[in-house]
Amino acid sequence: MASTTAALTQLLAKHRAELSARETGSVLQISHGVALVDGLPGVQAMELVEFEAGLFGLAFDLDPEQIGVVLLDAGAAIVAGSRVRRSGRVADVPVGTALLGRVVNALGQPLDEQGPLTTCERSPIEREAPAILERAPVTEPLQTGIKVIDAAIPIGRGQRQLIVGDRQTGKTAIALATLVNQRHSDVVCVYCAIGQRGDAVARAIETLRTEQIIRQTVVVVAAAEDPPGLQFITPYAATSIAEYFMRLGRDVVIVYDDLTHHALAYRELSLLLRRPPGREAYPGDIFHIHARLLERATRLAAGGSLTAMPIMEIEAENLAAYIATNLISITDGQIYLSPELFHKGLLPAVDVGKSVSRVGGKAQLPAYRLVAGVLKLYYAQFEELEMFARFGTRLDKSTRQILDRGQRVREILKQPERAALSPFEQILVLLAVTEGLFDAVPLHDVAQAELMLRAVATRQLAALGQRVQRGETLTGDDRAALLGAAQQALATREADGNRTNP
Ligand SMILES: Nc1ncnc2c1ncn2[C@@H]1O[C@H](COP(=O)(O)OP(=O)(O)OP(=O)(O)O)[C@@H](O)[C@H]1O
Repeated sequence: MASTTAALTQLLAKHRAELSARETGSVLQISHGVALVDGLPGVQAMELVEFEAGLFGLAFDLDPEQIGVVLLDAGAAIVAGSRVRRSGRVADVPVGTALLGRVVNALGQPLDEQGPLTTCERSPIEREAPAILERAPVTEPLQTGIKVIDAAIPIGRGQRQLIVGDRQTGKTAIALATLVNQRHSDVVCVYCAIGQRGDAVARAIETLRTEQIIRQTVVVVAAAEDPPGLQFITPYAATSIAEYFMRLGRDVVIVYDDLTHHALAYRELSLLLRRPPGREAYPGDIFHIHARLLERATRLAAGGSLTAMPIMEIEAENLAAYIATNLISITDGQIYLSPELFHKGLLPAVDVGKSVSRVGGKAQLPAYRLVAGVLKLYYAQFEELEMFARFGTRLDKSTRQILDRGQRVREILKQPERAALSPFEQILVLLAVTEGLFDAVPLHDVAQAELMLRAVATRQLAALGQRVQRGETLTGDDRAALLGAAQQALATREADGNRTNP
């Protein structure tokens, strides 16, 4: 007892009471999502400020007379004259492995039913992008499991690949398929939903759960009904969460679904803050806000990478729209989804001609060399000829053959949602179709024949499959083995078909 008292006395003797001064101000004016405040002369840019009811905002515009604060909570309780005080800290977000499997908002508040977060590390939501010397070239592939993307528009780890298309063309489906395909790797996934409808976000989370990828995924959400300030900071916060894993040396992929809503939220804030509007009423720094976000994606020389897949919705296939052209110029390539292909049922509706990957080719597994170049060339040739053939021109034999084979290539490139193929399976079927092994298969039978081919050849050539996966280059003999197995499998199928339908 005596020793406890002595210890407490000692502790009290050391204690020095200190007064800490906190600047407080008051709200001059409040409108949807934005408040004008005075009396916070020392406030920093992007500092969190706290209103009376425990609501938070971000100091955004630092004018000498007044501070423009964007609200991060619905501000019904804030009125003109409400007190506001500085928090002394720049907006930050909890980071750490405890976030895996969780659904949070940009402030790190859990939105799922799994209780509070058990992480104490925090990271500012806005961070400098890695310096040039910290970066390494993109050399490793990020497999999506989607034939047309992995073969013709490959994505590398650390790349920024835009997914762009009209509404309802399957943009989210491609992004989610890419995340789901990381299930058997140790890639960390971050799905960042910005301004989406609640049911669309719930569906995406459900997919991540049922496909069992959620335990290596962090979901960061700002719903359509959230204040524009919260929507604006969400992708930055999600990137900080992703960067934490990258700095640990992990490969990370982040999906921003979508940056159209992000740009709209920023335009709304800027107009409310009376910043001068520019083209399409967007403020002048709209390019910069996306560039500084996407610059944070990279591959680090010390190990670890962050691959960014921003999604952008356009209207009436207008790829030359303002935000779309900005994003196209910032990213390392784009996957363009065409509504016309979508309505024809050619899913995924990737328009190979308008899609490009500027760095992915160097990261693609070497075995794809057997098919990638031929596929693109063949497809371009076929599409051009198909257009002419529509005019009813009489066709010679070789043109007819290109058209027939092209139709089969297109049929092979169809792929149901989340029916991922391994690189070996992709190379096998693409090689078989471009080499004409499917020419004799009726169009309506192509999908069935493909399934059979994959099942048989994967079993027969298991060792070759492992070599593809290890990143080995395939030789002429390997190519012959692939074609031989494919030919045999398709011939057996045809013979079986003839026996059942004499
Ligand atoms: N490869 C596919 N096979 C079959 N259905 C698909 C495929 N890809 C997408 N779909 C379907 O197309 C519909 C639209 O897809 P999705 O929601 O991904 O499009 P989106 O462009 O992200 O839409 P939004 O504009 O609403 O964000 C969904 O019902 C989805 O299931």
